[in-house]
Amino acid sequence: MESVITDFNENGFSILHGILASETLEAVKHECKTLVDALASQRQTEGKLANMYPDADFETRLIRLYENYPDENPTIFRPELHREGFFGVFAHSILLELAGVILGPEIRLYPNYSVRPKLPENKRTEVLWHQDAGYTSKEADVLRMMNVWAPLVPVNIENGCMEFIPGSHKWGVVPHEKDEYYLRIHDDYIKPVEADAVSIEILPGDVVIFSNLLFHRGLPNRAQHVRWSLDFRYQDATQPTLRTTQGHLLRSQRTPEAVVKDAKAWAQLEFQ
Ligand SMILES: O=C(O)CCC(=O)C(=O)O
Ligand SMILES: [Fe+2]
Repeated sequence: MESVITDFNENGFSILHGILASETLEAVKHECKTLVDALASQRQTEGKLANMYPDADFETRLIRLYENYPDENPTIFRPELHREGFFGVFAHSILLELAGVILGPEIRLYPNYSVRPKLPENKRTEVLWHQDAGYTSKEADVLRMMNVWAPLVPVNIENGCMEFIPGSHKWGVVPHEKDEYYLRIHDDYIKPVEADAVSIEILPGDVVIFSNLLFHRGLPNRAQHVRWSLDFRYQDATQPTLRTTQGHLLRSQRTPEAVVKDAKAWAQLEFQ
């Protein structure tokens, strides 16, 4: 625990190996498969799919479903995540324990939680160098956050793992520019440090926690399968979100009755 916090504070990130139990991961994957099933049915109804590929595996089915329509594949699921199987990861005891040490006793799930199916060779899934705070506002450097990123398949340089610039969380929010699909840190700030990037090659069950100020990107997927991952953020709930959405309270001494109490309650809520 101590070295995790030291790494987080010093480098802006820390990798925790094997903390998600296989049941927790399976529950998440089960929900993702349900989302893919729903998309298959929808596309068939729209007349865009002759074969639903019911037997294709988790890592490739989404590619099959969209092979004739490369610009229509989903790149992110958000409102769809209010399903029971996702709660075990969002409210994971080790993660909330760590968030408690880093952020204090009032913890919200920040209104930015996603599952990303990163399809191969798809520009719309190549997340450029950015700080998450850069997507919120210049004032977002005051937000006390702990970001979490967890792969659902083994991730590496080939299939689009994350890359981090260690220590960059100490530099405040730097200017971002709008690229085609994503914001991108201005060249003056990223070029001098890009060679310091470390690739976060990890396995399902591992998670990496990182600062919302850390310079990071998600590499393009050049493999033949979908790079599935989950990312979410905890915030000190005594602060404003600086967004129009408020997230959901997951731990609280002040108002314990307001905490999302279990998977069923989670599934009844909405993305907000
Ligand atoms: O998954 C990716 O490729 C990028 C994710 C990201 O930027 C994040 O989790 O903050
Ligand atoms: Fe990010």
